[in-house]
Amino acid sequence: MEQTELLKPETLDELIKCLHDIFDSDYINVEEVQGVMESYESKPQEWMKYAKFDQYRYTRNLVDEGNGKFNLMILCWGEGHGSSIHDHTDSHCFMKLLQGQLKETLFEWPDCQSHGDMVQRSQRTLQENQVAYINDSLGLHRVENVSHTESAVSLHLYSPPFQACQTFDQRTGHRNTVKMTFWSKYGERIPFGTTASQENN
Ligand SMILES: N[C@@H](CS(=O)O)C(=O)O
Ligand SMILES: [Fe+2]
Repeated sequence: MEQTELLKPETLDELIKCLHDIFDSDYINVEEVQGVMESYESKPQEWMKYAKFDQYRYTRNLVDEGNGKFNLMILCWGEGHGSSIHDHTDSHCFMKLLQGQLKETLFEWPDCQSHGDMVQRSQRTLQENQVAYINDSLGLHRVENVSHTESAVSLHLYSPPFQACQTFDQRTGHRNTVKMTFWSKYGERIPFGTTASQENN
């Protein structure tokens, strides 16, 4: 048994160290990653410096580049903020709630013949410390902070890292490729004008 399976990371730094160990190997055990991420109990003082909000939309804040194997980032969701329906560019996607709640809605991939509304498969509300997993073979999703009074913060791990994804129009299934950008890196705001696009998903 791998040593990492037995460890409960007590801090965000310990969690990052565990993740580096796990992703050193070329074979990724989804349950192991999910378990380690879930066993870390969110402590706001440890991730506060990454949690930078925007008034208008959710932000993506890079925490760690995982030796090129993964990107770990903190997403900040103001009241009512949500993502569009999107894919994950053939990567693993783990999403842990650090604060608040997020609603995740799963959709089926639209096929070439389909017209009209996209098919909704399921919906759930993710609670603090819970870890969700998705990849393209499981479908598409939209994530929303539906609260009018509470913000939400989530920790996302993508492996391998990716810089663009496809977004989908719920009414037609039509897709667009969008470039994904960071609002901050390592706790420092990205200066305006240095990113090619301010687009998110
Ligand atoms: N996958 C999205 C966040 S979420 O809605 O899962 C992103 O990386 O921006
Ligand atoms: Fe996503």
